Amino acid sequence: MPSLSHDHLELESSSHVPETYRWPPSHRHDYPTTSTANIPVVDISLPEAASLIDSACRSWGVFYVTSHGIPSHLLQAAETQTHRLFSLPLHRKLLASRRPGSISGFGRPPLSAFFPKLMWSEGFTLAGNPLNEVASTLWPEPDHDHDSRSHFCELMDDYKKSMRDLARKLLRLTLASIGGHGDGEERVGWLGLKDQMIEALQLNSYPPCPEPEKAIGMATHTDSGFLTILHQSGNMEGLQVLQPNDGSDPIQWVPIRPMAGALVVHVGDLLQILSNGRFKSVRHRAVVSRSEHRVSMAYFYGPPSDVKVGPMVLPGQCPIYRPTTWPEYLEIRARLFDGSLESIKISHT
Ligand SMILES: C=C1C[C@]23C[C@@]1(O)CC[C@H]2[C@@]12CCC[C@@](C)(C(=O)O1)[C@H]2[C@@H]3C(=O)O
Ligand SMILES: O=C(O)CCC(=O)C(=O)O
Ligand SMILES: [Fe+2]
Repeated sequence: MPSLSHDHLELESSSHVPETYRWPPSHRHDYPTTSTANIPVVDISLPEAASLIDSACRSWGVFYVTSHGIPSHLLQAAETQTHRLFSLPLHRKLLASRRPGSISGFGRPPLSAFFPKLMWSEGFTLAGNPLNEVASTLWPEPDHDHDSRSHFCELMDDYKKSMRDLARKLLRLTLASIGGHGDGEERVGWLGLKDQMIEALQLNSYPPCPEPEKAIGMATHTDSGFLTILHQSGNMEGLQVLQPNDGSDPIQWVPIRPMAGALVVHVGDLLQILSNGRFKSVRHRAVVSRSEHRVSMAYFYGPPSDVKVGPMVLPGQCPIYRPTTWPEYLEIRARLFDGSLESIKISHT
C-alpha cells in the first residue's frame, strides 16, 4: 500500500497509479508521437549562430544547443546532487515545502493548479538566493553531514553561474534578429542590468511508474520567461514538444531525446512578446517510464522584475502585445494559464 503524507505520495514505492494520479485519455501519452521530426541543433560557436537561432525560434520554439561551453563534469555533478536531493526521505523534503507566497521550495509547481490530476513527479524550485536556506532545512546540523550541505550549495551555485552566462549569450544572439539593426544592448537597456536579470532553477524528479501510460510527469505548458535551458539525465526519454501546427493537422508530440553534449533550449512566453510573435513559445510536457528514474534541471531566465517587456518593433510596425513585467505576467498566468498571451494582445481593429 503506498503511503500518503500531506497529499504527497511515496511515488517510488507505489505498485499502482492511484485515481488522483490517473489522467484522462485526452492528456495521456498514448497519443501519437513521431520520431522523424528534425529538431534544430545550433552550434553557437558558428558565425551563423544568430540566424540558426532565429530560424529555430520561429519554426519550433525549441532547439538543441551545442558548443555551449558548460563542462560535462559540471552537468554530471549537478545531476548527481539532484538525485541525492530527491533520494532524501519524503518527510525531510517536506520540511523544505514551498511556503505560501514564495517561489522557492519543494512541492507542486504553479501549473499543477490548472489540472484536475496530480503529476507523477517531485520538484524543487530554487529562485533568488534561498539555496542555503533550503539546504540547511534538508541537511540540518549537527545531526547531518555539513559537507553534504556545502557540497550541494557549491555545485548548484556553479551550475547557476554557468547557466546564467549561457542564457545571456543565447539571449544576445536571439536579440540580434528581432526588431531591426544594432546590438541588443543598444535597443533594450535592461540587458545592461546584468545582475538584476531574474533566474530560477527547477529540479524535477520522475520516478518509475507502474502504469506510465496512465500518468503524466509534467503536464502540457509553455514556460513563461525568455528562455529555459534544460539538462535531462542520461539516455532517458521524457520530454516531448507539441509540433507547431496551424490547427488543420492532427496533434503530434515529438520526443526531445537527450543528445550527448547538447542542452535543450525552450522559447518562453516573454520572448514571444518581445519578438512581437516572431518567435513562438513551445508547448511541452514530460512523460514517465516504467523502469527508469529520470531527473531534469530547468534553468529559467527572464528580465529584471520591474522591467516592462514589450514588443521590439521597427518604426511603422504595430506591437501586438501590451508590455508586462515578469511578475505581472506570472499573476496573469496564475489566473488564465493557457489564455495568458491572448489576454495581453492589443486589438488593432
Ligand atoms: C520563475 C518561474 C518559472 C516557473 C514559475 C516560477 O516562478 C518558478 C517555477 C517555474 C515553473 C517550473 C515548472 C513549469 C512552470 C510552468 C511552473 O508551473 O513552475 C514553470 C514556471 C513558468 O515558466 O512560468
Ligand atoms: O523534465 C522535463 O523534461 C521538462 C521540465 C519542464 O518543462 C519544466 O521544468 O518547465
Ligand atoms: Fe517547462
